[in-house]
Amino acid sequence: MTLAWSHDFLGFKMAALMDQVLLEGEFMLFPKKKGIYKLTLTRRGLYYSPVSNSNTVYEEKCILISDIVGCRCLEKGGNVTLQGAILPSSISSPSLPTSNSTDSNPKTKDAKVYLQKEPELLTFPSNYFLRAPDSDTYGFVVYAYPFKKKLFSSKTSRSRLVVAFEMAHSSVDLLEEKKKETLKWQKAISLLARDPHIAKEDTSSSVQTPQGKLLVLINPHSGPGKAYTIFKSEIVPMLYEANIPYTAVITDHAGHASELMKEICLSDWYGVVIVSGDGLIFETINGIMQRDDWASSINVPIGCLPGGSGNALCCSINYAAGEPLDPMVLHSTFILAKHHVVPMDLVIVQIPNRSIFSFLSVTWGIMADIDYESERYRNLGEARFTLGAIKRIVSLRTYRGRISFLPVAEYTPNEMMKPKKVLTKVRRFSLRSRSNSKNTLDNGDSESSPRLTTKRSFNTEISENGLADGNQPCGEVGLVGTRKTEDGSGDMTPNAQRVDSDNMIILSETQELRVEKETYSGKKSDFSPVPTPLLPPLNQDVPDNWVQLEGGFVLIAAVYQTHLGSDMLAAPEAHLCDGHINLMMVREGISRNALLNLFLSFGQGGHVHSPYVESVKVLAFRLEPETKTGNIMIDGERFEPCSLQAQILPGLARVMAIK
Ligand SMILES: Nc1ncnc2c1ncn2[C@@H]1O[C@H](COP(=O)(O)OP(=O)(O)OP(=O)(O)O)[C@@H](O)[C@H]1O
Repeated sequence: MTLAWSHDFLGFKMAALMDQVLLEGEFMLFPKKKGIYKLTLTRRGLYYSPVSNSNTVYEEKCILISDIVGCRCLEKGGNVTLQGAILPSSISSPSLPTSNSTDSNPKTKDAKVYLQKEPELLTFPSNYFLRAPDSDTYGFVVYAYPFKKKLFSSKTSRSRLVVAFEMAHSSVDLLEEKKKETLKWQKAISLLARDPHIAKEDTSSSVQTPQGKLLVLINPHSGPGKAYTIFKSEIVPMLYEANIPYTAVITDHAGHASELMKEICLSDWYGVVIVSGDGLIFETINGIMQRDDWASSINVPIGCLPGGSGNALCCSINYAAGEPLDPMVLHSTFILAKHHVVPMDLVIVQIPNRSIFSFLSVTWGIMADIDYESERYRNLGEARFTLGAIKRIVSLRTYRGRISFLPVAEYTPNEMMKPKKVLTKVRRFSLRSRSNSKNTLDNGDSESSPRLTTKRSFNTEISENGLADGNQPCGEVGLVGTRKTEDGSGDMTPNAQRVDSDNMIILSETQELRVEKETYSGKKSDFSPVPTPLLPPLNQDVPDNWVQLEGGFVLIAAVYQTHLGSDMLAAPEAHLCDGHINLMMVREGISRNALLNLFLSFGQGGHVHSPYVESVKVLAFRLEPETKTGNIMIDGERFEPCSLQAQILPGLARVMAIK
């Protein structure tokens, strides 16, 4: 009862806070200038209605703060000229200045030289952003994107709304006062648009958000090759509206983003925004992770705007924010304009002689083949996957191999998809805690103790070669099976996961894999590899408490984002930072018809209920393909079929998203 009351009370307080009047004033609508309007600004919205001398009651209009991307003072002038991108020499105009850098390191030189070039200039008509006829007109322009019902559809999507207000003559007469008053409104609306909970006194401060510039990287060849056109026509205007400064660079060649990430001073930038498909995001993350200072550099917020054919991360970010996927560019740019910096899981994938940092998926079997083989139809955009799927289903293959994994909760094999001829070896987990392990923090009798956990940071178990001694931690980290409550009396609900305020993923009361931010950060002058305590060396057996399945498969997919494409809701339960990998397996024996239906149900995530799909949440896995034909795709990048293993790195990266 008390709880309900306090909850209601909090809700009431929050509602009162949202309705608290922050500013009030009188303005005219620009450019109509008819009549005076009373304006009221609260954290919920900007309300305006005509001031009437008669008894006529006018409807009050409201622009919701949650729909506003920015607010600018009415500026004098005609057309608006904004910065486009720095073009690579291969497609640049002759006006690009050449470098006079004296840096002797060719790599550093390239990166610096590139950022010294002048961007292309873009011109927008004056009526697009609303401009004042003279410098004595004071007012502000609000740029918002409220939801509107789509024509001939039950769906809604955001659409642009520009409303400008000019200071009413009567309200403030002195020019300087008018200027000050206008600035006050412009600042307050801009700040509220970024954070509606900002303190009232801060709405008049000079705080600028986001602080610093964005580095925007555009791949001119991604998807149907329209990334730069999209940037110029749709993204640049909204960045201007939201007052977000940026420098945009068009990539010159494959690997260019990675080179830039390795060489530039990342602290010069507020964040890095990718206008491309997932390939350039992959390059960016892996470029950062090759730096000596990866531990601090990976904190740079990464934004993504769709320019490719799949745009899986963009889809996942939109989905997590509750924003529509269509039209993608509009909604993704809206998120970027209003973003918060949110932690995102990465997965380290070890293949022989190399570690790769993945943010999306590892696929093998038919999904990987469709992804790779449909590359040649990239001009079709997203439709390339449908065409590729039909082709692959017609000539269906089985892929033989072994998958081993460390599940989050107890694994129950899918009986229906276990054909008799397939050997399925299931290793059960041991609840035995390795009390002799040097990593065990608990002492005493672990077997009977309800505390079976080890709290330790990632960098405590690295062996000399940078890989963990897999036998040590796996007995304690990610224990599965019957788990005991604090008093040792009964089962705990599996997957009792939460993210605490320090961005530590806590798997459950008795099963903890803590990734403490300080473990990654700290000033490191020399390169130290990312610790992987859950993974044994690739050439050694997996620990006893992993599950192993072997035989024929049609697909194996490890997915850590919701989407693998706009019509592929691959892991509906996934979240940007939930600390686990969704492992999906379809074993051999599925008919073409059933497989086709499975692919058709991917769009809405219906495949997870299919009896042919085994879904397991895991912390780590190892894939050992026996079939050497086909492809392994990591975040859409192709690799030869080879043994690989992977482990989740909870919340290691930062993305610009909305929780
Ligand atoms: N200027 C360039 N010329 C040629 N290739 C480039 C250039 N810039 C980037 N690339 C490469 O293009 C590849 C494909 O890019 P990306 O994945 O972004 O687009 P996509 O494949 O169309 O999209 P998606 O991954 O969403 O299907 C990347 O691997 C990247 O390294």
